[in-house]
Amino acid sequence: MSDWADWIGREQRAADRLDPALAARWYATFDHGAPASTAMPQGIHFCLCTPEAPTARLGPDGHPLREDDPASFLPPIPLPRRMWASSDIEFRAPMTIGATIERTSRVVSITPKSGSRGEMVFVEIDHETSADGKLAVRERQSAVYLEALAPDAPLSPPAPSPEVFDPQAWDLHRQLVPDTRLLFRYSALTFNTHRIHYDAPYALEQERYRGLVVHGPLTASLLLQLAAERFGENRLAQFGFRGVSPAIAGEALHLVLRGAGDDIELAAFAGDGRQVTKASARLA
Ligand SMILES: CC(C)(COP(=O)(O)OP(=O)(O)OC[C@H]1O[C@@H](n2cnc3c(N)ncnc32)[C@H](O)[C@@H]1OP(=O)(O)O)[C@@H](O)C(=O)NCCC(=O)NCCSC(=O)C[C@](C)(O)C(=O)O
Repeated sequence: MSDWADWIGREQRAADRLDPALAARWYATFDHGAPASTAMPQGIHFCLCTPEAPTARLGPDGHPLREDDPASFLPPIPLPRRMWASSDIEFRAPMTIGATIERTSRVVSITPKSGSRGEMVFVEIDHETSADGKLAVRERQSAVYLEALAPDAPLSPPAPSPEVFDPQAWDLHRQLVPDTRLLFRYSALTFNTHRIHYDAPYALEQERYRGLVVHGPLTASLLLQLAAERFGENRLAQFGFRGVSPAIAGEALHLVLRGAGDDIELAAFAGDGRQVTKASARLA
């Protein structure tokens, strides 16, 4: 596979506004009570500066086409199955409703690896998002591209391992079932056409998931809300998460947190005991 050196350092700029209508849709999506201030909860940045590719320029998975030309921000990695692998986020300032948003994104590394699922390519992207001219969020995101699977490949995630999740080991535990309505709304908030989140036949037949896949930033947003429940809104200075196994729509999702100060651990577990997300945070 190519070393993709031409793509390192490529930049993309985007602009947006933290519109009151977007804020209202975000609160409705998460069944969040009436906001106490105009500062939006942490995680709103995932819903800003969303992809603008015309429908005719979407690839078979619903993401913008990745092409081998100088205008293409992301490299045309020939592995077709994309996932959000991880993010490390620094919160510098809250984002308030009405703010003018600007984002600069830059490709920092492209690394082929092999894992338990065969060949993979990780693409790291740095995003800097400012609100009214002030740096608000810095994020290093890692997307991973995975090999195509045979039509009869086993469905993933596989049959559950023995129960490993113990709610007693955590300071705070909430449970929900992210269903197709929540996934649809989150796809709409993020203008994300990725078919693994809403097109069940595609998710099953083409990507061999046993159901629709919960968005990584949706689970991250739910964990950020758990942290806000514990410590108050906009209290985190740092938050990192890593997807370790896909969470599936319609199945229970346990959100947990323990620790305080510089040492906050968060996680999401599936109803079958599998850990789906590892996360950590630090208070400002
Ligand atoms: C990521 C998968 C494929 C790795 O697969 P694996 O478990 O087979 O990997 P591994 O064998 O554990 O590790 C192999 C190498 O990969 C690295 N690695 C392993 N995991 C990560 C990670 N997360 N972040 C960064 N690096 C990772 C790991 O450190 C190791 O590196 P090394 O060889 O140098 O030691 C697997 O763990 C998995 O399926 N995780 C779940 C991902 C997920 O559910 N994401 C959210 C849903 S997809 C989504 O939201 C989509 C969206 C929003 O539409 C959108 O396109 O942006």
